[in-house]
Amino acid sequence: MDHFTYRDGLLHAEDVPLTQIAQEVGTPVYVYSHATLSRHANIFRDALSILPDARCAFAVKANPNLAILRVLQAHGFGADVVSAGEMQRALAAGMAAQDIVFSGVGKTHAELLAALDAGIGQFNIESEEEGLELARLAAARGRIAQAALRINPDVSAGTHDKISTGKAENKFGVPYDAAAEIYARLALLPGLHMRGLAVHIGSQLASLAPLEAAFVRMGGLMAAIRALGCSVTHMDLGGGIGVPYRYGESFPDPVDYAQMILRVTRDWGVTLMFEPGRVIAGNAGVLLTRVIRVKQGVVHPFVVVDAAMNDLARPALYDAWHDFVPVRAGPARMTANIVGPVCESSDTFAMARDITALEAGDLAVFRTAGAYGATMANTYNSRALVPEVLVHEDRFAVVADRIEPATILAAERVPDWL
Ligand SMILES: Cc1ncc(COP(=O)(O)O)c(C=O)c1O
Ligand SMILES: N[C@@H](CCCC[NH3+])C(=O)O
Repeated sequence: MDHFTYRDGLLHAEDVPLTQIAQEVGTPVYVYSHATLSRHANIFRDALSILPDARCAFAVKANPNLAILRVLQAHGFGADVVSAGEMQRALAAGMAAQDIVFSGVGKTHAELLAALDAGIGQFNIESEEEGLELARLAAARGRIAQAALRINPDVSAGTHDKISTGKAENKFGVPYDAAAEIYARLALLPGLHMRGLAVHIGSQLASLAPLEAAFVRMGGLMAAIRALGCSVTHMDLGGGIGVPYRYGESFPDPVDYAQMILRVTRDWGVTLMFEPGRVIAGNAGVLLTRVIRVKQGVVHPFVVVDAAMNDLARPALYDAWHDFVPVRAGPARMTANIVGPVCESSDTFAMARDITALEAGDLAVFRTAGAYGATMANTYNSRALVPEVLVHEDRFAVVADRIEPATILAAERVPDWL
């Protein structure tokens, strides 16, 4: 359930008609609902409250907007970050360094140092090489880095290949069979305190079964590591729960997720950590766009909107479906291809989609754009970066300005030797 609903035939974000945002901020624009974000954060946390000791770190990559992070910080979330930039955002949003987990296969020397100096809560080490480097840097700084070893459990997540992270051929984590010995070797290093394991098998998971299979394997590995005499006090179970992108689709419920985890981890005796992204932010945002024109096609007309693949990359990257609904409801229907203005055929949001009939000037939204939406935007075709708006009841605020191509141009230099 979200807070983008029709009242008197007009789509609202909470109590604000989207026509008002389009008029005052322009389009395309990302619109987030505080109430939905807050609702999803509460549902997730409440579901996990059946676990004896669980901590949540929002996956910042899903939506790094400062205002969004601030809301989640107020709901007790820490942050799962994958770059120094994301770490700075989490800190700027008021998240405690202790509540930050740093994941990623390619943390640079500079990023490891910055995270050590910030005193973050946990490094999720993705290779023995990274562990050795971190230990060396921490020892040289007179620090002890708290660390977990990310495992590649070789479990198929049953999601799109490009967002699958837990198969042996994926770059993430260390191979399951080598993990216990790597852990034991890293645990001997000064500068590192190996405290646990981490796993994340992929995103937009439609079923709990692959997660359960991965967690069961993690339990076995934890026992093997303890049998080597090493301590394991923390288990980071990642994120990955999917959300409905099409009206009526059903996806795993956080309550069932928590019950499955309780069942699997009952005698682990550890602090459990979670890194949800999409399930918290996905349905809390829409991309509001205006129809530029409707162009005749050979089979179906093209509804050309002012949002494009540079603003919302998911359809072009993963053939992802986003429901597309008009701001002003109407009875007439049409079958159309929905496309943006970018000079690529992949700038197609939908083909042969049955939608409410639209004409030039009409407003519409792509739903479920609160996660992996604005954060993946770019300036291809020298298009502006889309602004972002947060709605709270009858108020709204621009929480990220539109960045015009002229600003980017001003940052570029032509060397004087040209
Ligand atoms: C390490 C890690 N943690 C958490 C997430 C968040 O995943 P999701 O948004 O599917 O919950 C991701 C993204 O897949 C990830 O790579
Ligand atoms: N960007 C992807 C999710 C990637 C998750 C990060 N590991 C998507 O939009 O679905």
